Amino acid sequence: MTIVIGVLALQGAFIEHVRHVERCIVENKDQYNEKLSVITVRDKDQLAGCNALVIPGGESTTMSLIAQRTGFYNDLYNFVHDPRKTIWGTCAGLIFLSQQLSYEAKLVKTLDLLKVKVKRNAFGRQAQSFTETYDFSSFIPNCTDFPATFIRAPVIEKILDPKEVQVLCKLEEKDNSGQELIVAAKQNDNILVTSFHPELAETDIRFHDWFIKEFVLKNFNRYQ
Ligand SMILES: NC(=O)CC[C@H](N)C(=O)O
Repeated sequence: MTIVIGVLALQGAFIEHVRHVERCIVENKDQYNEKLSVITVRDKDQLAGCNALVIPGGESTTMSLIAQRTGFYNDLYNFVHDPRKTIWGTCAGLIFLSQQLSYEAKLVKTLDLLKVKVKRNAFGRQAQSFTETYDFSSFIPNCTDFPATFIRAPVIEKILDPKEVQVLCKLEEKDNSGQELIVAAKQNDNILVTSFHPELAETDIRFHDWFIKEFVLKNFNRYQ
């Protein structure tokens, strides 16, 4: 039995996720009890073979539009709402998964899964993109120095259901109106979202390795 991790490849930075998962499989396979593989996903047949799905960064408006126009939206919707599946959304992926957007909500038909309110482009335009080293050791063991890249990144402004959604990381600063800037969260034990891009951390696969161990493998075994 091989556990298949799909990376949604309609648009955006999907190759980087595929490469990071591939590296995890090659470098850490002795630490995984199950056999893993990674594929790109563009249609419902490819999706049907997946245990997990990574929705990459890119442009959430475009991603949603392509999904609707190709007739793929409903399959994606059903997949992400199935608790046996493991989901990770980065940046535009986070937006696409969320239940509420704080403005321009009509521009993105989301998958209505993640019980949060999200603000798109919370740090400003492309020119305000940045990479900063953060301490994620409160949820990834020993990961005190991970380079997190934010590109026209969203933030979670509000958790709509605190019973299901747990904050993993919020920035020390607040925005102009005193709102907290939540940049990583999980919903139940099978859905992870980050507003930054761990797949752009060149050769650093710690975040992906943690996702595989904590989310993909545990969720798979939960339903065995
Ligand atoms: N890097 C990204 O994924 C940017 C997300 C983009 N600002 C959006 O709204 O979809």
